[in-house]
Amino acid sequence: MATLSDIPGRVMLVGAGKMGGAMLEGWLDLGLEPAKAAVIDPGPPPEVASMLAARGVALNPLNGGPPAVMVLAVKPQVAPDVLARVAPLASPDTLIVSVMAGRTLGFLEAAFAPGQPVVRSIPNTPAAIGRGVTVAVANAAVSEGQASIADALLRATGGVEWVEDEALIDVATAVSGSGPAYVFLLAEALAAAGAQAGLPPDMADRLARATVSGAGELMRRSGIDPAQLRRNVTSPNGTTAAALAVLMDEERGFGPLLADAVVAAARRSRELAG
Ligand SMILES: NC(=O)C1=CN([C@@H]2O[C@H](COP(=O)(O)OP(=O)(O)OC[C@H]3O[C@@H](n4cnc5c(N)ncnc54)[C@H](O)[C@@H]3O)[C@@H](O)[C@H]2O)C=CC1
Ligand SMILES: O=C(O)[C@@H]1CCC=N1
Repeated sequence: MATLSDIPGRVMLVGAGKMGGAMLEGWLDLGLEPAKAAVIDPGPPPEVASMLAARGVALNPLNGGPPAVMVLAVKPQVAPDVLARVAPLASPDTLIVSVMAGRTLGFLEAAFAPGQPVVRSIPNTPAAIGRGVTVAVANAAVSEGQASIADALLRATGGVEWVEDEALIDVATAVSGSGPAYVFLLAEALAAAGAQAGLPPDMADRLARATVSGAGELMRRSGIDPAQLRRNVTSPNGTTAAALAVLMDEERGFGPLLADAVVAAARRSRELAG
């Protein structure tokens, strides 16, 4: 298994926003030498720009030769324009790792040299605290060593799952890529419901935040199945059972609602393919 110090050259990050910035911070924390990192971004967020300056990572360097790895973390909508600009910076051996939603291996391959090794992946924002999860697929040109390097880079921000069927990436995008937003919405909606039912709004916010984060941490640390953790809260004919009768309604509950949400997000991922 490769480590970041096995990377035979520079890692060039194209797009150092929320996702790219979090990944870069993970790599540096795990020992990637700042001199082996470079960022291409015409306007990184101020906190990322300060981090680059503090850590000594080159921003928009004019030279340095082709990188060993180029990580693409710009918005999928600007990808055609950005790839036309950065593709000439890669050599045919440069490993391309995309985290862009929707953009397919075929789209990425068409922007680079024939036979270019390309990995398409989908991380999520808990990457910022090293607790992300990424799902990735490699094209046929990716060697075992390069897959291992891509794995090390993606694993710097949390877990990694590799798939062989690229279609699964659209579904994973809808589950884990976008998923944190669903959980944050749950916290928002729970707080709003608490305030509506009479709690002071600031207390409702605190309770909802503590409940969602505490439940997530309990699930992680205990390793217990979420259905069992749910049963552990639910006394027969008690308060939770009364709420779950609403939330587990077969037509209007969380189940069908989330199924619709995942279908909508996966469809959007396929549309973003270009
Ligand atoms: N935010 C999320 O939860 C997730 C995002 N992604 C993917 O990550 C990618 C980036 O998303 P975010 O980080 O959220 O967006 P963002 O807007 O925070 O970051 C995008 C960055 O690209 C830079 N940029 C714009 N034009 C550029 C150019 N010509 N050359 C180089 N850099 C350029 C921007 O200045 C910005 O810093 C997207 O493709 C998205 O689909 C994937 C999984 C989760
Ligand atoms: O909303 C989006 O398109 C990106 C991809 C997954 C999470 N955020």
